[in-house]
Amino acid sequence: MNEKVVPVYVITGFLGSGKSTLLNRILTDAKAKGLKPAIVMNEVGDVNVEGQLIEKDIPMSEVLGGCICCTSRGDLGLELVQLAQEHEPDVIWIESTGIAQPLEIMEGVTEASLYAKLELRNVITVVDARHLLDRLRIGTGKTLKLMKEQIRVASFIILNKTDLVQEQDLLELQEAIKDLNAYARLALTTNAELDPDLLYADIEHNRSFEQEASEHKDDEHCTHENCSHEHEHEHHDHNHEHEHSYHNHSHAHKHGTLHDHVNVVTYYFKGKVDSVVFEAFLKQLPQEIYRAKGIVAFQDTASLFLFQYAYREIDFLRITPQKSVNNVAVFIGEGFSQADLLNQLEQLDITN
Ligand SMILES: Nc1nc2c(ncn2[C@@H]2O[C@H](COP(=O)(O)OP(=O)(O)OP(=O)(O)O)[C@@H](O)[C@H]2O)c(=O)[nH]1
Repeated sequence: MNEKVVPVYVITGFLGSGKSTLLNRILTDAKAKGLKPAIVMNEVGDVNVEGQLIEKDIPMSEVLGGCICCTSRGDLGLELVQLAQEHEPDVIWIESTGIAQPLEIMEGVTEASLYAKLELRNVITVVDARHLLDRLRIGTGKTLKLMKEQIRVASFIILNKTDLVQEQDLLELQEAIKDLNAYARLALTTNAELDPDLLYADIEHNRSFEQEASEHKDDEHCTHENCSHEHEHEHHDHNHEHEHSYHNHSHAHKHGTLHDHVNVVTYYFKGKVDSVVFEAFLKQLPQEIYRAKGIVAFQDTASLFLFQYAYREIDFLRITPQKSVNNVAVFIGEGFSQADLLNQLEQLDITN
């Protein structure tokens, strides 16, 4: 059995804020340093799009189909213990879904540390500058509440996507963040560009995580005692060949947290798509869909592309996966018509 204590780092932050971008940087850096990392990735959907692109030799656990904080806290503990014992990594990174309540994840890690030598070191919260600014100006809402909670529990805050806001907005954002959490370190970034050593550095924290947790006990986050999630899983034509299948999740939650009415639609492409038509399709997505990502094959090129849609920004990245991947798209949002979306996707999907 491994005798060394494995440090655990949690990356949290709202959907599309830049968590995977940060994790990729951390993994590249770890490789250069000869460190052996292991990762836990959590997605609200049943597919881990970015996970398919992680290098094969990095031990990875996936907690899918829900968010760690409510449905699968126990699973998180088990995954951590297993990763630590089987792979003896130097460090474990947990990337949580953008709608996770971070305190619950921290409790999951703490539970796991009873069974394996694990130690929660840092909670790193990635913030989308423009999205937070818009939410602060609106001043209410579940998304803002969750963003604030993610900021409060952090020991390190990365204010990302600074390229999308004005200089004076950055000052306003920094003040708002300091008001919520004066103890955390704060870094301003574009594309989560920062020296990962900063994240590993032990942080002098005036308050312990436990203290933080007890201060927020009254917040609306789910615990095993009061959490009752009704998960409706509607599976349409879902087959294991992933030929042409889709399904959706509706998360219903008693406490009126962000999990209310969060819909996830997953669509497996059966063919290729026209790149121009696909980009136009992304541009006209209803505002109720706040995040989409996936892997697509375009008719006019042999390459595969990772596409990203996060808070109105669209991004395509040519990819060369090391292993076989599914051509799949995941859409996350609230109160949008799943039938309309699926109809549009079917029309785009040209079988050759
Ligand atoms: N303009 C801009 N785009 C960025 C920046 N950082 C990340 N992005 C893009 O934002 C999109 C979402 O980034 P991710 O790293 O996948 O976000 P995430 O937090 O992992 O997303 P979820 O896993 O869905 O919660 C991608 O297209 C990134 O390339 C930034 O600083 N500026």
